[in-house]
Parts: sequence; C-alpha cells; structure tokens
Amino acid sequence: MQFIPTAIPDVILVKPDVFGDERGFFMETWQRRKFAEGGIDHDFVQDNHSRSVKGTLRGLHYQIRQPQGKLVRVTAGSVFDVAVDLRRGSPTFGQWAGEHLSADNHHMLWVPPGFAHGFYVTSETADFQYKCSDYYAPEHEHCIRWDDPELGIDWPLSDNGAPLVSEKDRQGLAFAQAEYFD
Ligand SMILES: Cc1cn([C@H]2C[C@H](O)[C@@H](COP(=O)(O)OP(=O)(O)O[C@H]3O[C@@H](C)C(=O)[C@@H](O)[C@H]3O)O2)c(=O)[nH]c1=O
Repeated sequence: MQFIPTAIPDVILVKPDVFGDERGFFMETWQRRKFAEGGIDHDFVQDNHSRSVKGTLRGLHYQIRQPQGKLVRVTAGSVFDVAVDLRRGSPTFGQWAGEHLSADNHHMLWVPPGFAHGFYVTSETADFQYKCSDYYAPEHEHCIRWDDPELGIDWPLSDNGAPLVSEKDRQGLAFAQAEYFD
C-alpha cells in the first residue's frame, strides 16, 4: 500500500496492493492500522455510492460545520477527482489537487476535512464510492462553482461541451464569496 502526497500534501493518493490471480483480484480498501500509518487516521461513519453518466460533474461540495473527510474511489469507470483547500491560513489555501481515479487503476484519494470536493466522469458511466468521517448534514452544505476562474481547475472536459451539472451545483458560489474554514 502506497500513500503518496499530492500537489497539496494533506491530500493523499492511495495506491493499494492489488493481488491478482486466475479468479480476479483482491485488495484492501480500508484498514485502520495501515491507513493510520499512511496519515489517514479517522473514524468513518457513513459510506456513499453514486452512479453518474459520462460528462457528469458533481461538486464542489463541502460542509462548513460537521466537515467531512472523504476516502474516495471508483469501482466502475473513471473520473477526474478534485480537492480544493478551504482552510484559511493553510499554505495551500485556494489551491486544488486533482487525480485520475478508475476501476482499472484502483487508486483512492483522501480528501481531508476543510476541503471542497468534486469529480468529473470520463467514462460511459462511473460508480463512485466513498467513506465519510462525519454525517451528511444538508443544512451545512455549501457549493462552490466548478468553473470558478480564480480556482482555475483544469478539468479534462470532453470536446462536446459543458458538463452535466445538478441544479444545485449550477447555483454554486464563486470561490471569493465562499465561506472558509478557520
Ligand atoms: C450526499 C448525500 C445526499 N443525499 C441525498 C440528497 C439528495 O436527495 C440526493 C442527491 O444529493 P446530491 O445531489 O447532493 O448528491 P451529490 O451531488 O452526489 O453530492 C455529493 O457530491 C460529491 C462531490 C461529494 O463530495 C459528496 O460529499 C456529496 O456532496 O441524495 C443523502 O441522502 N445523503 C448524502 O450523504
């Protein structure tokens, strides 16, 4: 199991050991002791699973109270996954880290509390599964626009136009107008 700091060191790319044989493969997707040694030392209280069609973009989401750390992975298809540092005073405040996660590369991303999170689907469909370190609290949920020019996220958008975004995400705030973490 490899734990690799990304462009934002607190955002960690996890490359699990994958044991293939004639039946298929086996891998550990969460193991408290190994992940703690790798810098991901959290209790998880909720697991989520979403499916999205190609060109979908979900995000950028965060909860200003009850902030959630998210251990995310893709079990079918592929996505470009992004974390944005919203921790005021952090040396990487306002910066983003992005990684390609897929069912084929088995990579996971640790998005700590204090970050906004989103992803863009690059395959026909994508199944996206993640563990959360706090409960869903819609009353504390905030959304920053995925295409905020100040953030300048380099989404690998397909040529045929704008991504598929929920009504809620279309109402996302500019980064400059967002609430941050102290
Ligand atoms: C996130 C969530 C949603 N829901 C419900 C609310 C709504 O009716 C329906 C769809 O919700 P949303 O449109 O917010 O789903 P979605 O846009 O997939 O929201 C998710 O996006 C990614 C990027 C994240 O980082 C997640 O934390 C979460 O915010 O599911 C829950 O019941 N529990 C949950 O934990």
